[in-house]
Amino acid sequence: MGDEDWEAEIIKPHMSSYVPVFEKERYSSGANGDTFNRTPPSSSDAGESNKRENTSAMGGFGVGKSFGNRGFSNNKFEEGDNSGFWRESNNDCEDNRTRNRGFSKRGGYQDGNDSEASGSSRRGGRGSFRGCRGGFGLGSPSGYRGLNEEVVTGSGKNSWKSEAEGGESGDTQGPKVTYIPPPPPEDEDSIFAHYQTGINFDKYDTILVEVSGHDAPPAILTFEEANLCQTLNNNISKAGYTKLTPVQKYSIPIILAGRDLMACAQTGSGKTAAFLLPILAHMMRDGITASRFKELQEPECIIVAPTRELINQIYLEARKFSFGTCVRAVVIYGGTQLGHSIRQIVQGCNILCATPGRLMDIIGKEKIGLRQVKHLVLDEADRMLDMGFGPEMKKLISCPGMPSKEQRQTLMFSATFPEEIQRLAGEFLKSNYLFVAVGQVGGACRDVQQTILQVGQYSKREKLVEILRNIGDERTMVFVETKKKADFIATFLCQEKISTTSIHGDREQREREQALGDFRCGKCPVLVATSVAARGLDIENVQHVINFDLPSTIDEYVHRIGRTGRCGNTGRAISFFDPESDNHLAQPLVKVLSDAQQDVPAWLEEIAFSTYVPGFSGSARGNVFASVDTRKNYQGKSTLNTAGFSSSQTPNPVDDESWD
Ligand SMILES: Nc1ncnc2c1ncn2[C@@H]1O[C@H](COP(=O)(O)OP(=O)(O)OP(=O)(O)O)[C@@H](O)[C@H]1O
Repeated sequence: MGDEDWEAEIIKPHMSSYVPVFEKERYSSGANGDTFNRTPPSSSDAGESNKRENTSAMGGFGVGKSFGNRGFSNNKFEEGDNSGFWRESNNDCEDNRTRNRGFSKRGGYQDGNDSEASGSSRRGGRGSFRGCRGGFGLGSPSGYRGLNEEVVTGSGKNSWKSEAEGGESGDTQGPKVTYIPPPPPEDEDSIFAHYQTGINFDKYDTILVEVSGHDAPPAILTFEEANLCQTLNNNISKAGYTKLTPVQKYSIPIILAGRDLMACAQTGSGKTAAFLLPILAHMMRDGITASRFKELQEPECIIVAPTRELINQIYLEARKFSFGTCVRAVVIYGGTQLGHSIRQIVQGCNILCATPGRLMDIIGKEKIGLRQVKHLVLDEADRMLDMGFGPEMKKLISCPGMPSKEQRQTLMFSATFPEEIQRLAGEFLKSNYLFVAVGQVGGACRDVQQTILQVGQYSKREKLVEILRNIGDERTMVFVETKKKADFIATFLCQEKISTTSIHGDREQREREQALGDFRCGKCPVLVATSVAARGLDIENVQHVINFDLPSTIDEYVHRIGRTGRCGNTGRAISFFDPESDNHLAQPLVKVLSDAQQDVPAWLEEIAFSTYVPGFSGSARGNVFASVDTRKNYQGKSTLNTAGFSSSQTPNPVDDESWD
């Protein structure tokens, strides 16, 4: 559905006059029923709220175009600005905050002096072209805006900014970000809280693993073989880990041996621990001393990830595994008060978990020195190296003080690794890096039962409600392609009395965290999300993923459906395929479904066949899936199952042919 269609839908009078039952606490309908009056904010969040209220002026739900940027908080409407819908793109533009930054004033990276400017309520400046569906839009005279990021050309230079990141390096005119995230619980039970591995956890052992590159150390089969110190072993067992997952079996010894690594393994299969544990083991072996209060901190490890919620999750894992050691992990991310980030850092920092924008801000403010960096981790590495974040990552590795790739260990993890990204990664990694592929690179998790339904745009909402009613209270993530649609669908579901919240890049960070919290605890069993929640998030008991809109790329699809079926648990993914807009995905979908041994609907095969592209080998992103390691002429490649047997001993179920 194009933007126009949604706009038309949204201004329908019947929509505007309805106040969902559980919205009534804080909102009352205006006299004519088309206005939500916000109750006064509590003093604690007044700072955050004021800026919205200043710009909202009645909000006018259902009046003209003013629905556009309204926040949707805890099932309550909050008024954004009145800029209405952006007609020019149907993208999931996660960050309108970046739109109004002073690109005319600055070309290229900003030094962070105005980092606290967030400006979700400062939108406008539509100068930047918003590229369609994440494609490579270079050549646009006015810049490019991809799926989750913004690029505009300022003074002859490209300036890149992550959308998911939130644009903290934004313009000086934006209001200050005052949000200070609540500290995570300190008690041991909360730190080590975990969910159970599922019935298919042991099946991980049958997945084929391919290691390429020279002199790979052998895989380990048990945690004991890793020879970690007692405190780490205690933490591993308190976390409920008794058995290694395949990516851990291979990655841990590689990282312990000091090698660079690019690792690709299915969603939910334990990649986070696969890098955290050996990094912590290195630190402990090196006799790391507690870092103390200092104005300039020099962490030994930097971990970057593309979204705030994901980096926070990684931080919590780092805190868990370093429990009882002198290693101090710190997390910094956009949408929070910069002063808070600085205060966290100056108290001591061995492992810095950061989103790219905030990291560069802090480096610019000389709170972080890079000379001691021994380990650099890019989680969701393909995302970190693509057009959205790639330039910032390049800046990071060329920052003064950052050890050269020969002097540091660089680790990259993801469930997907397109070929061209693998090539880019070479710049970051030593030439003898190892590549670990668990199962099919870019393949979907087999524990997710995938269903593709042909649903036209005008039938989607009805179908969604039907499915959600059948699902009942089971936790479900509903993915849509744009922020405004996320708001719209969340509102619609609330009106249908389905308790729903939403997460996307236009929401204040406080709201994003609240939404995730409400979803995690089951208060709102439905979370409507854009791509900002597609990667990495590990939420217990997500039984269903619904792609209300299919994403623009097959990799994104793989990540989205990977929010369910994690750690050996089973899950279900239902995707609405609209032949009007999704035909380009038919071929890669058929490939992903059949590789994951799922039923492929005949109609989808027909569409795939009729849209057949000669030479196609799997992807809608204009490139091809990597079969494994794109370094074609490597030696020392070995294909093993996770018990360490050669592939010649076990039939290889993976058809590699069409992937090259
Ligand atoms: N060896 C293990 N035993 C038990 N649970 C594990 C083990 N390794 C990881 N887990 C748990 O499995 C879940 C998924 O792990 P994690 O989030 O690291 O997956 P991932 O591979 O990074 O997924 P994604 O590709 O979606 O980012 C987490 O809850 C984690 O604590």
